[in-house]
Amino acid sequence: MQLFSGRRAASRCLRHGHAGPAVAPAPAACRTHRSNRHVVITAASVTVEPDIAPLVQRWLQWDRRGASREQITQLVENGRSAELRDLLGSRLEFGTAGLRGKMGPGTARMNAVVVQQTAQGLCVYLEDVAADQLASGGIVVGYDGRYGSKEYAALTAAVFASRGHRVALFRRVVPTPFVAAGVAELSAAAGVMVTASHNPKEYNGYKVYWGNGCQIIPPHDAGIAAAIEANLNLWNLEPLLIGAGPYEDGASTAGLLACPQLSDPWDHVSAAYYARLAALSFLPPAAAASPIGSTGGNGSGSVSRAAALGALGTPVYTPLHGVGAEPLLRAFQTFSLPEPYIVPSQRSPDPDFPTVVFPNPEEGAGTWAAAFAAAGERGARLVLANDPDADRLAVAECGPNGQFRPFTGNEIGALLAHWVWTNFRKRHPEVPPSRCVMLASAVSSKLLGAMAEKEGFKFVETLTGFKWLGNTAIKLEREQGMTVLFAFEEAIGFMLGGMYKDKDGISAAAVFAELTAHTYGSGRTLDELLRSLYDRYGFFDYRSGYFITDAAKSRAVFNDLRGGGGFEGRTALYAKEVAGVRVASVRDLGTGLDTSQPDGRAVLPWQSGDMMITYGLEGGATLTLRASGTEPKLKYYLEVKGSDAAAAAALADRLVGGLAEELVGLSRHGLKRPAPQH
Ligand SMILES: O=P([O-])(O)O[C@H]1O[C@H](COP(=O)(O)O)[C@@H](O)[C@H](O)[C@H]1O
Ligand SMILES: [Mg+2]
Repeated sequence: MQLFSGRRAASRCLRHGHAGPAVAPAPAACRTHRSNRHVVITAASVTVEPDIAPLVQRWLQWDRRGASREQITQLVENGRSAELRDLLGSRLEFGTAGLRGKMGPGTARMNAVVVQQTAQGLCVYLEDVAADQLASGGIVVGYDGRYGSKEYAALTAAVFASRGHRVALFRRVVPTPFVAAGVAELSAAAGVMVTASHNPKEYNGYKVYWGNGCQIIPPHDAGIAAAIEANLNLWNLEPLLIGAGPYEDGASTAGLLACPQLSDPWDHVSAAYYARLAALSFLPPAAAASPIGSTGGNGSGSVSRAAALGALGTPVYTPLHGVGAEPLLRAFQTFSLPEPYIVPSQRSPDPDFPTVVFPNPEEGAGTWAAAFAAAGERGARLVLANDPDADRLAVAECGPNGQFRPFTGNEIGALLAHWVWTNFRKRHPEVPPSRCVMLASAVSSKLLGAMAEKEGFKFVETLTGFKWLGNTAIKLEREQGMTVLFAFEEAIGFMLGGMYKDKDGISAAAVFAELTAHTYGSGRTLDELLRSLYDRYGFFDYRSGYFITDAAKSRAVFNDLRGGGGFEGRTALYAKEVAGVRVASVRDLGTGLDTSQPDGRAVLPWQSGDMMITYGLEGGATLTLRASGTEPKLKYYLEVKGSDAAAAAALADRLVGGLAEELVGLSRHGLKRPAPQH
């Protein structure tokens, strides 16, 4: 077929974006350009499938960028329907952490058009359902150091300013938690953080916060998505963004920055943030007469501040080319902790993440290499890392053999929970334990549940993602008057009660450094403290990992896991055993089935087609398979609870060995194991 021939064709040159009638003779390279103003691409050899043509046409009406238009027109000229369908056949959706995707042209990628459309949808939705709060508090916008982030933030700000709304736009890169803080401190109607967190450099993303300071959950995600679809035509943002429009190359933000509705919330928000943080310091001040007491049943007596800080020494810290360095230094000052040594090669924001394959401290040795080298040279015992938007915290300790041992998110969570609980009890003996609550995601270790049972506080589980943890924490506070002390997820995300309702790698780092100082000051290692927690609360052998996939493959895997029969959720269709271990119960959050519940229905919120299945196995094992909402990964999470560490490890080994081929069908579905990191 011919694409865009005759009267249906756009009146602009598709490749160059200039108006058709005014077009000068086409450059020689523009093979498809025609002098007839109604015919823009007519090469008889161009064949794209019929459903693609209108998508291309629509996209090229929006996109004004030469390079990005060029990519689309090239694909059209070469008849690459499959690639065009991949770029234009769907729209980026709100997942675990807002929009996240590779940058590039098309509605299924992150780019200026998609960002402007998203901001327009968000703006109209807020005008509709939160008009008063929008009028009084406006919106907060922040960005990280990735390619595109600053521009996408400016675009978002311009969309709101163009409708007369107040916009608190940070004028420098900020950690994600500062946007959550900004929404709370300014009583804003919403917040936007432009970041793709720890994803590779080709990605960007868009985290959206509701007026309660948490990332959006249903029904707002669906409401905003519908408002986006209803407001796809790009608003004229001149003169806020000058150039011929924000979505054209070389736009200027001078008009935006001079706009009276615009403010920089940095001073106000950072002052409030560090004031809250100061209240989480538990080591006694230097001048205090009495030292802090033991850390509970496993403690080893009192520790003076001087002894604690002396034992801590100088920790090593890396922000992994992200935004964490300056905020972390101020957090350590707030706690009067020694200034950490910051890995110089990874200190400043760098969108290329040049020294790491993955800017994700969960990804193993490669990501830690520079920090461990620095710590080894300097004799540091504690190494801390944030992910690039500084909402996650990773920790490693130098063992007696001189080797660094990174702790898992569950282990860091257990140590922080213990520290918070012990100190809260001392400070607030008047609050009954039953009025206190800690939260974890459903795929995190159940050690926190065991701690809660023994200590008498409440434990609440949520779906994966801090959007769920934060919103549930708010509900518990507002509706039940509970005191939320701590929330965590295995994906190295931690939220301390008293801060804001999102994970925060900066406050967690300062609190963890104090915890470490106290532990070292009392003559123990973090590893020993952790083992004492297992002795007290029970042993949990936890393993997690992932396979590389894509959306279609993941759907095929889950279809098979459900017995190939779609989403009926009939018990009979699920696996009966894994690696010879009997399946005792199944919970499927894509069908609402939970055979462990008396009524057979899942307690956690579920949605048809969601890709998360949990198997309860004989021998105290729980295995969850889940499609990531932020990366092309199919994740597994396995935990074996048992009093005998060796037996638990043997069962965990056996299940990990069996799950890839037997349960997931790795080879059959064409999924891949991640390359080992060195
Ligand atoms: O990437 P971040 O640091 O924003 O973190 C985001 O993604 C993580 C992984 O999600 P998934 O397993 O769906 O990939 C979530 O656990 C986290 O709550 C969310 O904020
Ligand atoms: Mg992050």
